[in-house]
Amino acid sequence: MTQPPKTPLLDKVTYPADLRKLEDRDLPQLAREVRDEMIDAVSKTGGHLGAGLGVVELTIAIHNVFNTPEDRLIFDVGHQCYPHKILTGRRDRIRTLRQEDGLSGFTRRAESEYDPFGAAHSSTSISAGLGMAVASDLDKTDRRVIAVIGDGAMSAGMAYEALNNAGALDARLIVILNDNDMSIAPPTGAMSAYLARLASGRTYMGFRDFGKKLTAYLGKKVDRAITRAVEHARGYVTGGTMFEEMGFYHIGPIDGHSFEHLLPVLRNVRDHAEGPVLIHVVTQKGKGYAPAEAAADKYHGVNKFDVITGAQAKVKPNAPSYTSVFAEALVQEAELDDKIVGITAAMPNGTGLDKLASIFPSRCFDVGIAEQHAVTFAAGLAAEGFKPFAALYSTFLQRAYDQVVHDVAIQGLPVRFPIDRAGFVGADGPTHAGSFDTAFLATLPGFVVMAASDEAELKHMVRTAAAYDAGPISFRYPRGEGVGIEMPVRGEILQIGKGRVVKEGAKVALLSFGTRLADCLLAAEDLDAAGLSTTVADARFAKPLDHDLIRQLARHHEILITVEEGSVGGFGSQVMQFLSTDGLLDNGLKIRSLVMPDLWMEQAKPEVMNAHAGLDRAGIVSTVFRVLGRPAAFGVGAAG
Ligand SMILES: Cc1ncc(C[n+]2csc(CCOP(=O)(O)OP(=O)(O)O)c2C)c(N)n1
Ligand SMILES: CC(=O)[C@@H](O)[C@H](O)COP(=O)(O)O
Ligand SMILES: [Mg+2]
Repeated sequence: MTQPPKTPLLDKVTYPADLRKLEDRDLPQLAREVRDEMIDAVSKTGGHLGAGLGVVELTIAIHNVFNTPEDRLIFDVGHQCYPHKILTGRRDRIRTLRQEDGLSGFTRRAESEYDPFGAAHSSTSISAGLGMAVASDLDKTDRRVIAVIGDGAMSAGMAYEALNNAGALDARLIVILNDNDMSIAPPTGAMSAYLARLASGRTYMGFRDFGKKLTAYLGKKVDRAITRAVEHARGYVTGGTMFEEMGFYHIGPIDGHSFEHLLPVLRNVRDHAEGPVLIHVVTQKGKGYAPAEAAADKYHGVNKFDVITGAQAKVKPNAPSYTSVFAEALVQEAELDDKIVGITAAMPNGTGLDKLASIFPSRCFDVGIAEQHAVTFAAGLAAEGFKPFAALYSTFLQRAYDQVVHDVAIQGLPVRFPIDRAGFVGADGPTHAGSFDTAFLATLPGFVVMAASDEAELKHMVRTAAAYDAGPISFRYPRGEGVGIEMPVRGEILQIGKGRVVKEGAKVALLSFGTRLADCLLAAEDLDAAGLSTTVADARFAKPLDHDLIRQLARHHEILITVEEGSVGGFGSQVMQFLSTDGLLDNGLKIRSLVMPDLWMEQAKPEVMNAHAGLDRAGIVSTVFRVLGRPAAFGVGAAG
């Protein structure tokens, strides 16, 4: 167990105001101490390490130069915000990161006035920053707004929508492009190649020279237009980069780890910039911690680890992860069908598509952080007879909803949607929970919407999706490992719209959609023991619903309970609607729908969140007892 680092300088810095009292020459030492503190903390909590290590100097310089929180500082994604949190009054809680009732792993308005905008989904910072910059102009304040966005986040269309608007508005917005030539994986796309050319095409400009140009360059709007024309003509500062053509003053590239570079540029921009400025800083993801610097993913997301060796705690799985089951099943089907292709939006490892890419590199596409494009790109492939599997986390699929509706569902194109991270996800908290996909997909015409109840079912659903060409089809599965069930050699093709009864009973019916099936079976043991013979069924499909199964359950049981890892409007709502339109509620059937409620409790483990939501064995039992008026005493493990 390593001792906490010695941080004499950082011990004197609680807020940025304390930081601003330091001499410039003290800042490199402060950076060392912030790094040490962050490495020690994350070694105990796990979390996002590499990105934060890459912006220690940048974060210190921004808080040194700008008057935060009055000046607004927005981090894109927010996973790199740990140094920011350490320097803005939250060092004392930094070891509660990403834990129940602890600090969020991302920026969060509710957490601090130094977090003017929440994040976690990428590429929102320029839009939010522009909103705040325009507000500052309208309020006639001299408040500055700084948006820090990574090169990966710059691959999302939303970033360009914002740049486009900012340039046209001539807004007083400072965008700092943190270019570390990394996304989660190495970046893809022409943009990253362009940035690489910008960063490597020239050496960092000498500062005196740069400072003179900069001051001249950032004059009033009218002067700026003349100055720009002159500068362009002389191919000066960074003649005609894409950002300049969009109305930004593109400064850089500068060394994002050097205070000699950062401080004069930021001070000049603070004092002279009137219009939108983009400062291109080059940094190293994982900087300052050898194991992170050496790692392929630069320790983007880590478990707890040994600070000395960098060795991460190994979590011994009892069963394969859903992601690995999906990936292997897809490879198996792709080997048999060369029309199968995979698409990921910058999450090759998270979705498991890196396995497909390693075997079929020409049939797997990482489109960058561009979910909207990913979906319509898949639609184009489907229109030409391919079988695209657009593998997206549930939460990130939200970003592409119009593409799902307009380009896929309305045209009835057979795009396959493997939806990972369905349900509670734990440490990433509410911004990453997979709550809404069933609700927003099952409402769409022609969609087939499935949920795997275990890893064997997932394998069947991959095969079923591969075989299904009549329209769009989705199948959802949670983060983490399966239940350890015996696996088929190859998935079977499921009959579309048919569920299955897993356990016969007569009084209580539990109808599960997804992996809550295991808890339903455990609850059934308790209910049987209390004399309430219980049927357990696995719906498999939220659309089309298995009407015969639902009628069978409705007619032969006192109470029907639907259980799912989704929100109101999802599976349970579909069943309720069918029951009422089919007149099945007229015979006094009691019905309840257990779903993920709007409890936005931070970052607890999924099993804790499911228990809080009543989606576990005890919650299911206590619901039955409460509805049937049975005292909880009958129930084994029934919650109050
Ligand atoms: C809309 C969306 N898609 C995917 C992700 C997952 N994600 C988190 S960080 C990241 C890479 C960000 O790269 P970059 O902006 O360069 O930041 P860096 O980690 O390099 O500092 C991705 C893909 C996300 N947060 N939001
Ligand atoms: C910051 C971000 O959005 C990703 O790194 C995300 O945290 C990955 O989630 P998993 O850990 O579930 O792959
Ligand atoms: Mg990056």
